[in-house]
Amino acid sequence: MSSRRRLVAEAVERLREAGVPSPEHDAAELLAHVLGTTRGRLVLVDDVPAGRREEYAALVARRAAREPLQHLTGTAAFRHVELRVGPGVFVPRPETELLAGWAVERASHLPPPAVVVDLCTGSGAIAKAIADEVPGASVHAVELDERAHAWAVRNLAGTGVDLRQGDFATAFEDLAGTVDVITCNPPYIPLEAWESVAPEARDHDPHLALFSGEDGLDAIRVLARRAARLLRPGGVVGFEHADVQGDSAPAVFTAAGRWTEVRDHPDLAGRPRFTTARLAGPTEAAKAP
Ligand SMILES: C[S@@+](CC[C@H](N)C(=O)[O-])C[C@H]1O[C@@H](n2cnc3c(N)ncnc32)[C@H](O)[C@@H]1O
Repeated sequence: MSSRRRLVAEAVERLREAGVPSPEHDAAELLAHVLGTTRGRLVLVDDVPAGRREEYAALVARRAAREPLQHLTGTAAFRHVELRVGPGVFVPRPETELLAGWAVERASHLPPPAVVVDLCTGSGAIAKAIADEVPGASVHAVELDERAHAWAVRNLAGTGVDLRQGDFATAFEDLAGTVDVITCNPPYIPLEAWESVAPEARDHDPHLALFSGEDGLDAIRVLARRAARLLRPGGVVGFEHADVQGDSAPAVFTAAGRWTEVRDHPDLAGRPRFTTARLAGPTEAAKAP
């Protein structure tokens, strides 16, 4: 057996014992990172140089201690873009690509420049993907946390995105009533669900990125108010929520009485994942319950 195959097999075993959810993928990804290649090209490697084996063993040990894979490689892929990530910023998740895709689709069908705002931008993942896929859009993003904002500065440099630091509850007053599309992946985990959160998130994602009050809906309630202020009549908002909030998250918008077309969307596993809604025009708002 080549040293590469043996090393990966040992790493898979170690990661599996540590409860890492995707041991084969992570063992291969870490070795590819150490060797400066891609997972797909690892088959071309027979022997791993001795100096690299130690480096690999150290990374596997950190992953077994449940450090996020993306903190170890320093990057996270998101749709067609790559983000630099590490301590202090939320690691973008694959399920959020669906929300970004919805916004891309909406913004692409508007006369340029579509005005898009990403609230709670974290690493800047959604904003960067939209700027990448809708080149004519005017994209704005805001993040409260200083460390996360610093990562977004790095990731959004050269993209043309208007990045600001601040609270989304009051951000972008200068755009009030003019925004076409709002995206938001807010903190939404109920405080009581603390123990069920995976160690990678609980111990390494900033808590400001995760938790939002007893029922996890505090930020979504703020979003319903802020989005109504920022959108033009007929503008749309899309936001992610927990899979257990498939009824309660849309209900926040339905209850506000200013929204039409309030719909929930599943992720690829069929779990409720994000809600979209349209700001009613004056006539529709008068009719809404
Ligand atoms: C779940 S993370 C999502 C990050 C990014 N949008 C993504 O999808 O990867 C939520 C983000 O919201 C930020 N945040 C929390 N409260 C905020 C507030 N009041 N104003 C602006 N950003 C806030 C957190 O710091 C965190 O970066």
